[in-house]
Amino acid sequence: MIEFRQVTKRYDSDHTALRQVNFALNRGELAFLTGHSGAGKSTLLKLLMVMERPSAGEVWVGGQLLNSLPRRQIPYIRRHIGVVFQNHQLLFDRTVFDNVAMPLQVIGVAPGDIGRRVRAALDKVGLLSKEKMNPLQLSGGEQQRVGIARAVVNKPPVLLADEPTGNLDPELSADIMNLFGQFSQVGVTVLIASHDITLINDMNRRTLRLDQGQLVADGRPRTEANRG
Ligand SMILES: Nc1ncnc2c1ncn2[C@@H]1O[C@H](COP(=O)(O)OP(=O)(O)OP(=O)(O)O)[C@@H](O)[C@H]1O
Repeated sequence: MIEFRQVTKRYDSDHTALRQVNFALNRGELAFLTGHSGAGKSTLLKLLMVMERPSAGEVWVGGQLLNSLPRRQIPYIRRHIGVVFQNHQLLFDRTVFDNVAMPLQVIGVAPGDIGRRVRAALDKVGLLSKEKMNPLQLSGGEQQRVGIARAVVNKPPVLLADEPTGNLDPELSADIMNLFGQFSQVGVTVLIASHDITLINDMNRRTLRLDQGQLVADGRPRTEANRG
């Protein structure tokens, strides 16, 4: 579903953010992306969202090569990729329902279908009863779940998350991770960028570790630790 082949990203002549990165994630696979600050995590996610283009190598999503994708097709690709941010990026002058409905309105889904799809997404994240509330009335963990509902309302085959638990305590972080796990079980490919080593070790899922733009480890952290 996602594949990087020998991907290098240079922002300028003496700044290489990613160096010859290779990995593939299958449909329904869940993986973490970790590494020190500046290691290249955000750059890797931006290449998947076509916010940046690789300097060399190939980035594939759902059988489509993104390198040469014409500009006009970028919105179409982005519909296939749900994104969850650390700070939720919710609009606080709208209800929970309206926040989740936004991606559907943008692509012109019939109003009659919007209600059904928004409620299905809110149901998945356990917030069906809060649709009329303002996000400001919700806890941090609930706000993050609204962000997740908005990311999946379109049923994207790929879900990317950039530090999705950065502001949450360990228990809420575990809840959010379980939610991601449930999406992967129904076939969504999930990639989660995170600094949270404790969480990553606890989850013990496939983890891609970047160090100065190079992919230096790819495996389950506990197994990796065993390998020394
Ligand atoms: N637009 C840009 N122009 C020039 N250099 C950039 C740009 N974006 C990122 N970089 C550089 O590329 C490298 C990788 O940055 P990136 O943001 O991908 O790292 P990161 O692992 O996401 O870090 P953090 O965890 O701090 O967000 C860094 O050295 C950064 O300074």
